[in-house]
Amino acid sequence: MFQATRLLRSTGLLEAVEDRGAEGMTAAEAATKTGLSIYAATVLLECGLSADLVAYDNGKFVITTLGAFIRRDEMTAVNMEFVHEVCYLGMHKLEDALRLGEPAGLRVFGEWKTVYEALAHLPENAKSAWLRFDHFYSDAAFPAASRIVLERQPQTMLDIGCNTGKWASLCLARSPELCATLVDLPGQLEMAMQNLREKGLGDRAVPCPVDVLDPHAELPSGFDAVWMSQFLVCFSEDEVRTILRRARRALRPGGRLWILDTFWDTQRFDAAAYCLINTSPYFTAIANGNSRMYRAEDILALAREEGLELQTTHERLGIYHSLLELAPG
Ligand SMILES: C[S@@+](CC[C@H](N)C(=O)[O-])C[C@H]1O[C@@H](n2cnc3c(N)ncnc32)[C@H](O)[C@@H]1O
Repeated sequence: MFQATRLLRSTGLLEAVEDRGAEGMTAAEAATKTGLSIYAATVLLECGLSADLVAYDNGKFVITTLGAFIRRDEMTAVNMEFVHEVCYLGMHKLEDALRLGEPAGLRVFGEWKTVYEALAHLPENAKSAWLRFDHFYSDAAFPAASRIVLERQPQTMLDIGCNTGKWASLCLARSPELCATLVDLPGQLEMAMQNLREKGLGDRAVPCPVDVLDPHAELPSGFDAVWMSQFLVCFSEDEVRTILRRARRALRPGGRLWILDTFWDTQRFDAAAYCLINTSPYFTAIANGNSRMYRAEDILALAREEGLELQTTHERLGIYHSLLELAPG
Protein backbone atom coordinates (compact mmCIF):
# COMPACT_ATOMS: atom_id res chain seq x y z
CA MET A 1 0.00 0.00 0.00
CA PHE A 2 2.85 2.36 0.85
CA GLN A 3 4.50 1.82 -2.53
CA ALA A 4 1.22 2.09 -4.44
CA THR A 5 0.33 5.34 -2.64
CA ARG A 6 3.76 6.78 -3.29
CA LEU A 7 3.44 5.91 -6.98
CA LEU A 8 -0.05 7.38 -7.20
CA ARG A 9 1.60 10.66 -6.27
CA SER A 10 4.94 10.41 -8.09
CA THR A 11 3.51 9.18 -11.42
CA GLY A 12 1.07 12.12 -11.49
CA LEU A 13 -2.07 9.97 -11.24
CA LEU A 14 -3.49 11.86 -8.24
CA GLU A 15 -2.72 15.16 -9.93
CA ALA A 16 -4.44 14.07 -13.15
CA VAL A 17 -7.55 12.88 -11.29
CA GLU A 18 -7.70 15.93 -9.02
CA ASP A 19 -7.37 18.31 -11.95
CA ARG A 20 -10.61 16.86 -13.36
CA GLY A 21 -12.49 17.86 -10.18
CA ALA A 22 -15.87 16.32 -9.44
CA GLU A 23 -16.20 15.06 -13.01
CA GLY A 24 -13.42 12.49 -12.46
CA MET A 25 -11.46 10.47 -14.98
CA THR A 26 -11.44 6.92 -16.36
CA ALA A 27 -8.38 4.72 -15.92
CA ALA A 28 -7.78 4.95 -19.67
CA GLU A 29 -7.79 8.76 -19.57
CA ALA A 30 -5.49 8.74 -16.54
CA ALA A 31 -3.16 6.35 -18.39
CA THR A 32 -2.95 8.68 -21.40
CA LYS A 33 -2.34 11.69 -19.15
CA THR A 34 0.51 10.04 -17.21
CA GLY A 35 2.12 7.86 -19.88
CA LEU A 36 1.32 4.68 -17.92
CA SER A 37 -0.36 1.63 -19.46
CA ILE A 38 -4.10 1.23 -18.79
CA TYR A 39 -3.15 -1.85 -16.75
CA ALA A 40 -0.69 0.12 -14.53
CA ALA A 41 -3.10 3.03 -14.04
CA THR A 42 -5.93 0.62 -13.13
CA VAL A 43 -3.81 -1.27 -10.59
CA LEU A 44 -2.70 1.93 -8.86
CA LEU A 45 -6.08 3.68 -8.95
CA GLU A 46 -7.84 0.61 -7.54
CA CYS A 47 -5.26 0.50 -4.72
CA GLY A 48 -6.05 4.20 -4.21
CA LEU A 49 -9.75 3.38 -4.11
CA SER A 50 -9.17 0.80 -1.36
CA ALA A 51 -7.24 3.40 0.67
CA ASP A 52 -9.80 6.20 0.19
CA LEU A 53 -7.44 8.31 -1.93
CA VAL A 54 -9.89 8.23 -4.83
CA ALA A 55 -13.57 7.35 -5.10
CA TYR A 56 -15.15 5.48 -8.02
CA ASP A 57 -18.34 6.70 -9.62
CA ASN A 58 -19.82 5.63 -12.95
CA GLY A 59 -16.55 4.31 -14.35
CA LYS A 60 -14.59 7.38 -13.24
CA PHE A 61 -12.09 7.97 -10.46
CA VAL A 62 -12.60 11.13 -8.38
CA ILE A 63 -10.11 12.58 -5.87
CA THR A 64 -10.99 12.40 -2.14
CA THR A 65 -9.89 14.82 0.58
CA LEU A 66 -7.25 12.33 1.73
CA GLY A 67 -6.01 11.91 -1.85
CA ALA A 68 -5.68 15.68 -2.22
CA PHE A 69 -3.56 15.82 0.96
CA ILE A 70 -1.34 12.98 -0.24
CA ARG A 71 -0.84 14.87 -3.48
CA ARG A 72 -0.15 18.30 -1.96
CA ASP A 73 1.09 18.04 1.63
CA GLU A 74 4.82 18.73 1.86
CA MET A 75 5.34 16.84 5.12
CA THR A 76 3.76 13.74 3.56
CA ALA A 77 6.08 14.02 0.55
CA VAL A 78 9.16 14.42 2.76
CA ASN A 79 8.16 11.47 4.97
CA MET A 80 7.36 9.23 2.01
CA GLU A 81 10.66 9.88 0.25
CA PHE A 82 12.56 9.26 3.50
CA VAL A 83 10.76 5.96 4.06
CA HIS A 84 11.25 4.92 0.44
CA GLU A 85 14.88 5.97 -0.08
CA VAL A 86 16.34 5.38 3.39
CA CYS A 87 14.18 2.89 5.31
CA TYR A 88 12.25 0.60 3.03
CA LEU A 89 14.85 -1.99 1.97
CA GLY A 90 16.71 -2.07 5.27
CA MET A 91 13.53 -2.51 7.33
CA HIS A 92 13.57 -6.13 6.15
CA LYS A 93 16.30 -6.59 8.80
CA LEU A 94 14.35 -5.09 11.71
CA GLU A 95 14.27 -8.35 13.66
CA ASP A 96 18.05 -8.88 13.28
CA ALA A 97 18.63 -5.28 14.32
CA LEU A 98 16.43 -5.64 17.41
CA ARG A 99 18.11 -8.90 18.42
CA LEU A 100 21.68 -7.72 17.75
CA GLY A 101 21.36 -4.07 18.82
CA GLU A 102 23.00 -3.15 15.50
CA PRO A 103 21.57 -1.29 12.49
CA ALA A 104 21.44 -4.48 10.41
CA GLY A 105 19.38 -2.77 7.68
CA LEU A 106 22.10 -0.18 7.04
CA ARG A 107 24.02 -2.89 5.14
CA VAL A 108 21.88 -2.14 2.08
CA PHE A 109 24.12 0.95 1.79
CA GLY A 110 27.46 -0.61 2.80
CA GLU A 111 29.47 -1.55 5.88
CA TRP A 112 28.95 1.34 8.28
CA LYS A 113 28.56 1.34 12.06
CA THR A 114 25.89 4.07 11.99
CA VAL A 115 23.95 6.03 9.40
CA TYR A 116 25.78 9.17 10.55
CA GLU A 117 29.15 7.78 9.43
CA ALA A 118 27.50 6.75 6.18
CA LEU A 119 25.62 10.00 5.53
CA ALA A 120 28.20 11.86 3.44
CA HIS A 121 28.69 8.70 1.32
CA LEU A 122 25.07 7.58 0.78
CA PRO A 123 23.67 7.39 -2.77
CA GLU A 124 22.45 10.89 -3.74
CA ASN A 125 18.71 10.01 -3.50
CA ALA A 126 19.10 8.55 -0.02
CA LYS A 127 21.33 11.37 1.19
CA SER A 128 19.00 14.12 -0.03
CA ALA A 129 15.90 12.32 1.33
CA TRP A 130 17.65 11.98 4.73
CA LEU A 131 18.67 15.64 4.81
CA ARG A 132 15.24 16.86 3.67
CA PHE A 133 13.58 14.76 6.39
CA ASP A 134 15.94 16.00 9.09
CA HIS A 135 15.76 19.64 8.02
CA PHE A 136 12.02 19.72 7.40
CA TYR A 137 11.38 19.31 11.12
CA SER A 138 14.27 21.24 12.67
CA ASP A 139 13.99 24.14 10.18
CA ALA A 140 10.44 24.74 11.35
CA ALA A 141 11.48 25.03 14.99
CA PHE A 142 14.76 26.96 14.60
CA PRO A 143 13.44 30.54 14.20
CA ALA A 144 11.38 30.48 17.44
CA ALA A 145 14.07 28.52 19.30
CA SER A 146 16.82 30.93 18.29
CA ARG A 147 14.83 33.91 19.60
CA ILE A 148 14.59 32.17 23.00
CA VAL A 149 18.25 31.12 23.15
CA LEU A 150 19.62 34.46 21.87
CA GLU A 151 17.54 36.39 24.43
CA ARG A 152 20.18 35.33 26.97
CA GLN A 153 22.82 36.99 24.75
CA PRO A 154 25.35 34.16 24.61
CA GLN A 155 28.76 35.14 23.23
CA THR A 156 29.89 31.57 22.71
CA MET A 157 27.88 28.55 21.62
CA LEU A 158 28.76 24.88 21.18
CA ASP A 159 26.50 23.24 18.58
CA ILE A 160 26.79 19.47 19.08
CA GLY A 161 25.56 17.52 16.06
CA CYS A 162 25.58 20.62 13.84
CA ASN A 163 24.90 18.61 10.66
CA THR A 164 24.96 21.05 7.70
CA GLY A 165 25.26 24.10 9.96
CA LYS A 166 21.71 25.44 9.61
CA TRP A 167 21.26 26.32 13.29
CA ALA A 168 24.69 27.93 13.59
CA SER A 169 24.06 29.89 10.42
CA LEU A 170 20.75 31.29 11.73
CA CYS A 171 22.21 32.23 15.14
CA LEU A 172 25.40 33.77 13.73
CA ALA A 173 23.35 35.82 11.26
CA ARG A 174 21.00 37.04 14.01
CA SER A 175 23.68 37.73 16.62
CA PRO A 176 26.80 39.52 15.30
CA GLU A 177 28.64 39.10 18.64
CA LEU A 178 28.27 35.34 18.71
CA CYS A 179 31.02 32.77 17.96
CA ALA A 180 30.04 29.13 17.40
CA THR A 181 32.02 25.94 17.77
CA LEU A 182 30.59 23.14 15.67
CA VAL A 183 30.84 19.49 16.66
CA ASP A 184 30.00 16.61 14.33
CA LEU A 185 31.63 13.82 12.35
CA PRO A 186 34.13 14.99 9.69
CA GLY A 187 31.85 14.55 6.61
CA GLN A 188 29.06 16.65 8.13
CA LEU A 189 31.47 19.29 9.48
CA GLU A 190 32.84 19.79 6.00
CA MET A 191 29.30 20.44 4.65
CA ALA A 192 28.57 22.80 7.59
CA MET A 193 31.73 24.87 7.19
CA GLN A 194 31.25 25.15 3.45
CA ASN A 195 27.67 26.41 3.96
CA LEU A 196 28.79 28.93 6.60
CA ARG A 197 31.65 30.21 4.44
CA GLU A 198 29.24 30.67 1.51
CA LYS A 199 27.08 32.87 3.77
CA GLY A 200 30.09 34.90 4.93
CA LEU A 201 29.81 33.51 8.49
CA GLY A 202 32.80 31.14 8.43
CA ASP A 203 35.13 33.45 10.38
CA ARG A 204 32.93 33.18 13.51
CA ALA A 205 32.64 29.37 13.32
CA VAL A 206 35.20 26.84 14.49
CA PRO A 207 34.91 23.22 13.33
CA CYS A 208 35.63 20.63 16.00
CA PRO A 209 35.45 17.00 14.84
CA VAL A 210 34.47 14.78 17.77
CA ASP A 211 32.98 11.29 17.69
CA VAL A 212 30.83 11.50 20.82
CA LEU A 213 30.47 7.70 20.80
CA ASP A 214 34.02 7.62 22.13
CA PRO A 215 33.30 8.25 25.83
CA HIS A 216 36.85 9.53 26.33
CA ALA A 217 36.58 12.16 23.61
CA GLU A 218 36.20 15.44 25.54
CA LEU A 219 34.30 18.42 24.20
CA PRO A 220 35.80 21.90 24.26
CA SER A 221 34.66 23.95 27.29
CA GLY A 222 33.77 27.43 28.54
CA PHE A 223 30.54 28.01 26.59
CA ASP A 224 27.62 30.29 27.42
CA ALA A 225 25.30 27.96 25.51
CA VAL A 226 25.58 24.30 24.61
CA TRP A 227 23.05 23.32 21.94
CA MET A 228 21.78 19.91 20.89
CA SER A 229 18.97 19.65 18.35
CA GLN A 230 17.48 16.33 17.24
CA PHE A 231 20.71 14.87 18.60
CA LEU A 232 20.10 12.75 21.70
CA VAL A 233 17.61 10.58 19.77
CA CYS A 234 20.66 9.27 17.88
CA PHE A 235 21.99 7.51 20.99
CA SER A 236 21.17 4.80 23.52
CA GLU A 237 20.32 5.82 27.08
CA ASP A 238 23.84 4.94 28.28
CA GLU A 239 25.36 7.00 25.49
CA VAL A 240 23.01 9.91 26.26
CA ARG A 241 24.30 9.85 29.86
CA THR A 242 27.93 10.20 28.77
CA ILE A 243 27.04 12.96 26.30
CA LEU A 244 25.13 14.94 28.93
CA ARG A 245 28.04 14.50 31.36
CA ARG A 246 30.46 16.00 28.85
CA ALA A 247 27.98 18.69 27.74
CA ARG A 248 27.67 19.82 31.37
CA ARG A 249 31.47 20.11 31.61
CA ALA A 250 31.47 22.21 28.43
CA LEU A 251 29.43 24.98 30.12
CA ARG A 252 31.02 27.98 31.76
CA PRO A 253 29.54 28.97 35.16
CA GLY A 254 26.09 30.42 34.50
CA GLY A 255 25.88 28.76 31.06
CA ARG A 256 22.85 26.89 29.76
CA LEU A 257 22.37 23.56 28.04
CA TRP A 258 19.60 23.66 25.44
CA ILE A 259 17.92 20.52 24.10
CA LEU A 260 15.54 20.83 21.16
CA ASP A 261 13.74 17.63 20.27
CA THR A 262 10.56 15.88 19.25
CA PHE A 263 9.30 14.06 22.33
CA TRP A 264 6.32 11.82 21.79
CA ASP A 265 4.82 12.53 25.21
CA THR A 266 4.57 16.28 24.61
CA GLN A 267 2.50 16.18 21.43
CA ARG A 268 -0.83 17.93 20.99
CA PHE A 269 -2.16 15.36 18.54
CA ASP A 270 -2.32 11.56 18.81
CA ALA A 271 -1.31 11.30 15.15
CA ALA A 272 1.93 13.15 15.92
CA ALA A 273 2.76 10.80 18.82
CA TYR A 274 1.93 7.85 16.54
CA CYS A 275 4.33 9.12 13.84
CA LEU A 276 7.12 9.81 16.33
CA ILE A 277 6.84 6.48 18.15
CA ASN A 278 6.91 4.67 14.82
CA THR A 279 10.09 6.47 13.81
CA SER A 280 11.93 4.37 16.42
CA PRO A 281 12.25 1.31 14.12
CA TYR A 282 14.22 3.51 11.70
CA PHE A 283 16.72 4.19 14.50
CA THR A 284 16.89 0.45 15.23
CA ALA A 285 17.21 -0.97 11.72
CA ILE A 286 19.01 1.83 9.88
CA ALA A 287 20.46 4.54 12.12
CA ASN A 288 22.32 2.90 15.00
CA GLY A 289 20.52 -0.18 16.42
CA ASN A 290 20.10 1.17 19.92
CA SER A 291 18.26 4.50 20.13
CA ARG A 292 14.63 5.53 19.85
CA MET A 293 12.30 8.52 19.95
CA TYR A 294 12.28 9.43 23.63
CA ARG A 295 9.74 10.92 25.99
CA ALA A 296 10.81 14.29 27.45
CA GLU A 297 10.74 12.63 30.85
CA ASP A 298 13.25 9.95 29.70
CA ILE A 299 15.79 12.66 28.84
CA LEU A 300 15.06 14.74 31.94
CA ALA A 301 15.63 11.70 34.18
CA LEU A 302 19.03 11.07 32.53
CA ALA A 303 19.88 14.78 32.84
CA ARG A 304 19.05 14.75 36.57
CA GLU A 305 21.37 11.76 37.02
CA GLU A 306 24.11 13.89 35.46
CA GLY A 307 23.45 16.86 37.76
CA LEU A 308 21.50 18.97 35.28
CA GLU A 309 18.29 20.69 36.36
CA LEU A 310 15.44 21.82 34.18
CA GLN A 311 15.06 25.62 34.16
CA THR A 312 12.29 26.11 31.60
CA THR A 313 10.42 24.16 28.95
CA HIS A 314 9.13 25.79 25.78
CA GLU A 315 6.51 23.65 24.06
CA ARG A 316 5.11 23.59 20.55
CA LEU A 317 7.95 25.13 18.63
CA GLY A 318 7.71 24.51 14.91
CA ILE A 319 5.69 21.42 14.14
CA TYR A 320 6.52 18.98 16.92
CA HIS A 321 9.37 20.35 19.06
CA SER A 322 10.00 21.12 22.71
CA LEU A 323 12.95 23.18 23.92
CA LEU A 324 14.44 22.25 27.30
CA GLU A 325 16.70 24.72 29.12
CA LEU A 326 18.96 23.06 31.69
CA ALA A 327 21.66 24.25 34.07
CA PRO A 328 24.05 22.43 36.41
CA GLY A 329 22.30 21.91 39.76
C1 LIG B 1 19.43 13.89 13.46
S1 LIG B 1 20.80 14.88 13.05
C2 LIG B 1 20.36 16.47 13.71
C3 LIG B 1 21.05 17.59 13.01
C4 LIG B 1 20.75 19.00 13.46
N1 LIG B 1 21.22 19.25 14.81
C5 LIG B 1 19.28 19.33 13.31
O1 LIG B 1 18.63 19.60 14.32
O2 LIG B 1 18.78 19.33 12.18
C6 LIG B 1 22.04 14.30 14.18
C7 LIG B 1 23.42 14.87 13.94
O3 LIG B 1 24.29 14.27 14.91
C8 LIG B 1 25.50 13.88 14.29
N2 LIG B 1 26.08 12.73 14.98
C9 LIG B 1 25.57 11.47 15.02
N3 LIG B 1 26.42 10.65 15.65
C10 LIG B 1 27.49 11.40 16.01
C11 LIG B 1 28.68 11.09 16.70
N4 LIG B 1 28.95 9.85 17.11
N5 LIG B 1 29.56 12.10 16.95
C12 LIG B 1 29.28 13.37 16.52
N6 LIG B 1 28.16 13.71 15.86
C13 LIG B 1 27.28 12.73 15.60
C14 LIG B 1 25.04 13.48 12.89
O4 LIG B 1 26.12 13.46 11.98
C15 LIG B 1 23.99 14.53 12.57
O5 LIG B 1 24.54 15.65 11.97
